Amino acid sequence: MKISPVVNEGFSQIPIVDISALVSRTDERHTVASQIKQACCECGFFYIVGHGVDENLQQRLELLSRQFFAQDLEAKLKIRMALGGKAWRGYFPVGDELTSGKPDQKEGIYFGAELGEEHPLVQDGTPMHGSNLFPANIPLFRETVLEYMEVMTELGHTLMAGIALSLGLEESYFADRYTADPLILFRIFNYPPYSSPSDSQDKWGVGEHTDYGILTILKQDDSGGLQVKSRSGWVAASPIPNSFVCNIGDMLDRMTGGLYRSTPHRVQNLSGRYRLSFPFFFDPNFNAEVKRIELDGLSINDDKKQRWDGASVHDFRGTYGDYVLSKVSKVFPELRRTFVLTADSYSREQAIDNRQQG
Ligand SMILES: O=C(O)CCC(=O)C(=O)O
Ligand SMILES: [Fe+2]
Repeated sequence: MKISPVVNEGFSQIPIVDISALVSRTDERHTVASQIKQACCECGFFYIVGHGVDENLQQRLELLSRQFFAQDLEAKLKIRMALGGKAWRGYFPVGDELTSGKPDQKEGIYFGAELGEEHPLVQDGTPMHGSNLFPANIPLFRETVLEYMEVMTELGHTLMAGIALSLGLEESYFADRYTADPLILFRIFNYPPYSSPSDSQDKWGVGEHTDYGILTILKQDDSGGLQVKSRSGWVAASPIPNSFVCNIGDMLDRMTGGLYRSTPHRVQNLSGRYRLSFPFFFDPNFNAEVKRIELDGLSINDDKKQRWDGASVHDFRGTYGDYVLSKVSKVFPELRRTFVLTADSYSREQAIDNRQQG
């Protein structure tokens, strides 16, 4: 299929795609794929409805999360990230996570695919792989998070089939190369309200950034606050009941030579209440080398100069693991010692950084 690059004049709203035909695998999924293509080219973000994820499961997850964050700090620190080690799991308090060097106004818990000691990647000591930390005092928290991750992983595979179709590729294109055994990361964030409107000046729940992997599927509560960068300004990704917000990460931007853009976004919670969000990251296998897809008529459309980090997603060499570790060490500087500053990954991190700055 011939793909012509789209000149991005800026978007003023985020499209909504009903993916029910993709979920049920009927012929109409080709129409869904073309809607996905348009959304990915013009915006890099889209809402999905008709996804079939059980609303009761989502409500349970939200309720248990509120229960967790309502506890005092001491109780939450029982599952602090320092106890998760290399697997990069557990709770972090407000101010511990940085975006572009500045502390974010949020607390949260990091999860990932639940892998036992016997898993080969855990045995190899691969960072970001291992078992989760769950609060022992909140019944059904563990079961609910694990069930949610399983359902969302399935949804990730479904969406990747749609994204492959949207690029004129066979439906299994990504699964065959990158996501048969995806790197799954899942986070629950709690954004506190500001103490006064003036307190919000230049303070972000999450500062401007792009996501690192292939696809993010975000559940948000009804507070609002997520903003997406368009050429014409920041566009609110306001909550739509029973939808998820999907966005393209750096690796799909890289694979498509910039046709599908990993769009910068940020969060500021001005609702006056606590805001919960649940980003689910469906990413390439840690050891996969992410390559350009040969799409007819496509030249690299690099946005290095306008990007939040001034880096090009097209330049680096290495595996997805190399890429993600180089980013993570900036988000959680104190974790560098735990898993990034091992001799060989550190030198790879430097190599990536040097290339991105060069
Ligand atoms: O909380 C949100 O709405 C977005 C979070 C986000 O952008 C991220 O975790 O990458
Ligand atoms: Fe993000």
